[in-house]
Amino acid sequence: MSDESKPTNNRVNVLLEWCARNHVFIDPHIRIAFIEDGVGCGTVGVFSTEEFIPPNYTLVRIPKAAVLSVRSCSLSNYIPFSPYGVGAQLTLSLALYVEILRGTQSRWHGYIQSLPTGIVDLPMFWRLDTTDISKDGDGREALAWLRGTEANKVINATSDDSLTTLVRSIGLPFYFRIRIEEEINRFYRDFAEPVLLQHVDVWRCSPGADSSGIESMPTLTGFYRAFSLVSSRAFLVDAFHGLSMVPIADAFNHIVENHVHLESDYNVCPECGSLQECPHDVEDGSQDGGRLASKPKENTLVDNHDIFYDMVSNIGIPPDSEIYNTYGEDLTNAQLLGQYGFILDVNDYDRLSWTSGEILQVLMPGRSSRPQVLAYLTDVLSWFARNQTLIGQSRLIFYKSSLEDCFLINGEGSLSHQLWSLYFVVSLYRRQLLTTNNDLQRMLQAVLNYQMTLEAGLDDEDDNSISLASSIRLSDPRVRDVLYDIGEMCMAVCLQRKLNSGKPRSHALDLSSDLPENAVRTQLALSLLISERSILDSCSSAWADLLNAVKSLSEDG
Ligand SMILES: C[S@@+](CC[C@H](N)C(=O)[O-])C[C@H]1O[C@@H](n2cnc3c(N)ncnc32)[C@H](O)[C@@H]1O
Repeated sequence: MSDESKPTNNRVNVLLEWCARNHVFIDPHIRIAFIEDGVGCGTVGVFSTEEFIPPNYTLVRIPKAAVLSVRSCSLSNYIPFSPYGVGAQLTLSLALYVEILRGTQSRWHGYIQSLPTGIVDLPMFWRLDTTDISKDGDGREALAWLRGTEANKVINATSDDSLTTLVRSIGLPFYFRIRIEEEINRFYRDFAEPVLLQHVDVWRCSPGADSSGIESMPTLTGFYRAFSLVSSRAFLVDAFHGLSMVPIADAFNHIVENHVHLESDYNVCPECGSLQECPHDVEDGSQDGGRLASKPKENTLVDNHDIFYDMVSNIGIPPDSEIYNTYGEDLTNAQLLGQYGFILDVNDYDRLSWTSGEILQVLMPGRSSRPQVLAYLTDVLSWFARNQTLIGQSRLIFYKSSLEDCFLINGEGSLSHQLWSLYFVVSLYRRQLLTTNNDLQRMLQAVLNYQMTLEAGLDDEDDNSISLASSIRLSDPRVRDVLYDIGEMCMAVCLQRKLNSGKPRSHALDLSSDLPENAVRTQLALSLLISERSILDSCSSAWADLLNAVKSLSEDG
């Protein structure tokens, strides 16, 4: 079989032909290629050719008219616009699905033919018998290993508020806290399928038309495929098209340190997509979020952002290498698995998270004291915001600037300052040291200073600093007690997390020793679990070292 006739290469060829017909410009410095994976599936990626590509270089230029969105699809008059979140994913899935059903009649036929042919293997579909039977129960096994992990939280996340507006606009009741696959089923059954059946004329092929690639009737499984493609490939491009399928931009694979990004001006008219003044502009500017002020006046020279979306290099790209985009700035492996179905071998953004409720459940099972603890926590966090430099050198704590609760351990096993602070407040509460705000701040500063001195000592190989620490005259022995509490609480929470993740009673097993062959989902789940456990272990052992130092100092003195 010649290379050209392989079905895999056809996937790329058909896409390139479609691009040429639809005026998608692909710079000759790059090539789209099929990457064999050795097990027959393979994947598409983008590569540089033999020349170096400088930064700020436009590699792909996609006409806005070529993107597939709720606004541009064949059912645009019947699908409501939903700006973001799951609402946008569901509506775009319907837009894509009608084009899939239209087969050769669709403007996007060549593009659609180049997409993966089955449901992209996302964990949200692992619970479905239809996908799991063909994989010998691999999905059920994988989900059992994911119990208690970050990925489990992502997979079981419930409805976001983007759905409130959407379901109201299409006349469905709003249910709180239903899982994504239930939301997909409900949207399909109550909205997507009825709309498709009311507009059969839009997608049924005309007699005598080439029927290749045309589905006869809409099905829930077909809609799952559309949803999985949207989840793993769509881009939020601007206020008019919203979440969209963007040909070629979606051929780039993901990496943390990306080479390219998509450039688009989000601030266009939400009614007609114009970047220039248009009849929908509101003169007083109060209802358009200031868009009018940023729009070019009529007849001024408008840059290409009115017509194209561009993929542009942000760094120099060496010849003959794969060119990567990034799907999000700090995506963890759990998030990548949930939305895109893959994980990175090493991901510096991995982190473990808790809610304050989960932490307090372990440390203070009685609920009555929690409001008081949380009120003191607020005071501690506002002190931290003013004194963050105090933990600049710490290996055990990092400062996480955020307005939201961030009770985290990062990939290096360090605690977010919020998590450390929660342990600190619980210790003070247990020891009945929570009195005035001044006492709280004095104690906070003293405990942190003591911890930083000990950490510096532990970092110093010749141990001089440990003796330096011993020379610190702790005028208040409670400082040492509180630091000891913090370490013990941290280790208890880590242990509890280990016990409650993965299959029951598996916490002491060496999971890396026999990763199952051919069970791809289980392999992914075990890899995630192993890396979570190693984060917990490195956090616990760093605190154990610190507590040993505290103990030996207190024995000495
Ligand atoms: C936007 S598409 C990228 C193009 C895709 N490779 C294709 O064959 O069409 C996203 C999908 O590519 C794959 N992918 C992207 N980056 C990856 C990576 N770093 N490692 C493994 N798979 C990746 C995943 O299957 C993901 O769902």
